[in-house]
Amino acid sequence: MLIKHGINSGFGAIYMLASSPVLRRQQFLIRSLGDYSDQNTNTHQKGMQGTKFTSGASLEADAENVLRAITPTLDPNRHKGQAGKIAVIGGCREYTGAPYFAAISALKIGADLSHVFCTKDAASVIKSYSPELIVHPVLEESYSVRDDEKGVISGKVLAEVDKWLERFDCLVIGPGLGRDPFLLDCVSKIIKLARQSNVPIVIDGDGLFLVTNSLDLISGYPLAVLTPNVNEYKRLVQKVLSCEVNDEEAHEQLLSLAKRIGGVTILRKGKSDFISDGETVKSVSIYGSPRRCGGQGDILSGSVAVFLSWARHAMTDGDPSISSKNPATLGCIAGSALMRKAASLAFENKKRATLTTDIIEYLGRSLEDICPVQ
Ligand SMILES: NC(=O)C1=CN([C@@H]2O[C@H](COP(=O)(O)OP(=O)(O)OC[C@H]3O[C@@H](n4cnc5c(N)ncnc54)[C@H](O)[C@@H]3O)[C@@H](O)[C@H]2O)[C@@H](O)CC1
Ligand SMILES: Nc1ncnc2c1ncn2[C@@H]1O[C@H](COP(=O)(O)OP(=O)(O)OP(=O)(O)O)[C@@H](O)[C@H]1O
Ligand SMILES: [Mg+2]
Repeated sequence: MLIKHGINSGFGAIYMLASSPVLRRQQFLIRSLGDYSDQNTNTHQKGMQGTKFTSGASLEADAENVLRAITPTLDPNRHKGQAGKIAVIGGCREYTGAPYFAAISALKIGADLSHVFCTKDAASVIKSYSPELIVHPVLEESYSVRDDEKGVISGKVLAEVDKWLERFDCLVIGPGLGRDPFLLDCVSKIIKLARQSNVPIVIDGDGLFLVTNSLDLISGYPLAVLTPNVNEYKRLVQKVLSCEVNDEEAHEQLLSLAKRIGGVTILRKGKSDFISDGETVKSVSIYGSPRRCGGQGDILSGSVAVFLSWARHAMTDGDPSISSKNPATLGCIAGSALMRKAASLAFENKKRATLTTDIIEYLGRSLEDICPVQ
């Protein structure tokens, strides 16, 4: 009706319409369609052939099919490490829960090895939560380092991480990292090393504080994923786009943000999660829980790291259903859906008492429901 009226009303009206938010939004939706819509061959799981990754006219990703396409089968010929080796860079005096949640979630989903690089204070605490994690007490905060030692210590930290770096399929940088300037300076150097080695990175929590103030660290790196919550997203928008968050044009703004940073993938967390690599925008709204206990974002960052790695492997293995897709986007869609499903199952069971550790216990069942072991 609006469009018809505009067209019949002469050039002036058409011009006004072309600049109207309604038309801009329509044009944007049309541009966004097409992503995954060419997907009609998912050969990974029996019975899934002919399905599409999106529901056609919406931005909602067909997350369950993405999960099925990228999750590897459990093959007796595989050796330890082939299902994923993840490292979390995070954990300091204040925060030991966040790196633990991220690292243990990676294992619960199916990664083979999960490391944590944290400060000395945090290391024994994190080890005591779980014997499954490999914990490296290598990071240092300013309070434990004299000014004249900083150069040497920073070199040692880098050498320790560098020894391991190429073995990892993905790094998660930031859960419980804290904001100590010396520590963040060392982590900046770790990010540069990861980029040189083409290791994917998921940046969350205090890692986002770091990169928001030093965008060059990630700018133009397509293997970087940012997972901001409401506050982290606000800071990112203010810094990069020099404006406030605009929920009226949320998708367009996310798209411009990802584009402006240079092709990184952004997963904006919230009531629905929105994912953009600067080319397309997808949403994940399925499942979810009304509990907002701290730590759910940490589960998500560890999960995205695993799924991103699996998506890259599936592509290397030549899976035609995803060969032209961005593995970072697929990893975000899968991680978001799994986290939300586990949260909803935990909430069904524990209601107001639901905690992050309860949600972690449902990660395995959630994946099994969608993608059963054959
Ligand atoms: N158990 C733990 O060790 C945990 C540690 N965490 C770590 O804590 C550090 C800081 O992360 P934060 O998430 O607190 O940083 P933020 O900058 O997001 O939060 C700062 C403040 O904003 C408030 N806030 C958070 N979400 C909000 C929302 N949706 N609407 C309005 N206000 C909101 C918080 O209550 C907090 O006071 C990070 O290193 C993070 O990884 C968190 O991951 C939570 C769990
Ligand atoms: N209102 C909501 N309804 C449903 N799910 C939500 C809602 N808000 C966030 N989530 C989900 O919770 C997960 C974590 O998002 P959240 O915004 O809590 O991250 P965070 O603040 O970084 O968490 P953390 O406490 O670990 O730092 C995301 O996967 C998101 O989908
Ligand atoms: Mg967080």
